[in-house]
Amino acid sequence: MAIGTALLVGYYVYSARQQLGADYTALVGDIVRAQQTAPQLNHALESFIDEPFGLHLRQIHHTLWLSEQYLEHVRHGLQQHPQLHRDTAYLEGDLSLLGEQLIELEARAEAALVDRSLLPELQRLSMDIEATMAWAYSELNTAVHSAAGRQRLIMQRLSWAVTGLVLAVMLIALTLLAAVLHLQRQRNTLKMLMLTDELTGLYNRRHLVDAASRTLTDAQRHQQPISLLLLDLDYFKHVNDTYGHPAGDDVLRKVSQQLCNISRATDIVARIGGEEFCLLMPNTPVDDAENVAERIRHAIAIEPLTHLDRHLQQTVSIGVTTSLNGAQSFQQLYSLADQALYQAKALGRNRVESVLPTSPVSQTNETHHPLEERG
Ligand SMILES: Nc1nc2c(ncn2[C@@H]2O[C@H](COP(=O)(O)OP(=O)(O)OP(=O)(O)O)[C@@H](O)[C@H]2O)c(=O)[nH]1
Repeated sequence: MAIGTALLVGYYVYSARQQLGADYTALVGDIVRAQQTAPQLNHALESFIDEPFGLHLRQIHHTLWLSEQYLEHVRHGLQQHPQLHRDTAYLEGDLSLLGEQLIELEARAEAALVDRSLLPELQRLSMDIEATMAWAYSELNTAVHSAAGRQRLIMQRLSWAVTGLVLAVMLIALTLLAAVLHLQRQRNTLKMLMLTDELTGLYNRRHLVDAASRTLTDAQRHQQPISLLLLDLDYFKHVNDTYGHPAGDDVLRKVSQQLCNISRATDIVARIGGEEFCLLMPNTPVDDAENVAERIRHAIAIEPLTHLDRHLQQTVSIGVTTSLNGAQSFQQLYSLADQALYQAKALGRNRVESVLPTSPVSQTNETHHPLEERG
């Protein structure tokens, strides 16, 4: 739309460029001054006819000289405005005739000074000149004014077109901005969907792995401890089997909420499998990690869970491990936390167990990917 309007405005400016740039001020001044020479010439001739002396003849000479000068200016001015020149082409003959008549009048006035019988003829010629001047200059005046009127109209249309163009460009800019914002929102939503778990809103395993490698690098750089908690709900299958899948979903959401409430803003809480969760705790020594694990275990165990007015009991087993300085890889830490979780399950569930690296870099023999689903 903007391109179409711009092309239209361009074409309009191109076709109207002669009229747009025209300045008729000088020409109007010349026409007015040329018109004023008619009464001056008439006055000089009347004085000469009353008293045909040299003084009045000189007045005629002077007025004729002025008339010729202004006539010349007017004709030159017309040539400066090609469009106006074409519009007034029909006056070309009258203006040429006027030039010739002015020259003839001069000659006849000279002759009448010697032979007074030529005075009536001089007077007739003077009346002819006056009539030609009145007609030609009044026509020119009208033509110039209508050209100026057309020029104003063009300017008005152009300002409308430019306003339309500016509005169209603004509209396009706003539409583009809205489209970009929409795309940005879609991108963010997509990103969120890719990094979060739909049921609980927690981060998913993909984000956990990415974030863990960054967090471990930081821990190593600053020589800070980092802890990892693996949580697995106890006998969760029983909840599903007894109360149904929606009840199980409800429990998963509530446990997620507990994890978020107890963890710090700098911790990363993720759901990594069906009823498995992970809590990565930067800058946290093993004692603190065990305390947090114990608080989580306790909070879940005492949480009054209900579904359709039926009371549910849910507990969680937690495996804890800690790297003293971020020297271990995430895979190694995950494997140690998994061993601790296995112990917690084996020792009766609803408990916290820890397994720590034996040396700065754990020599674990785990070969499977740490985030493979527990069978
Ligand atoms: N409601 C619900 N259940 C799920 C979801 N994902 C996995 N589960 C269920 O979680 C249960 C996990 O069962 P098991 O792996 O046998 O573990 P468990 O029953 O918790 O036993 P232990 O872990 O040994 O204490 C299965 O019944 C799965 O169907 C989910 O998104 N929603």
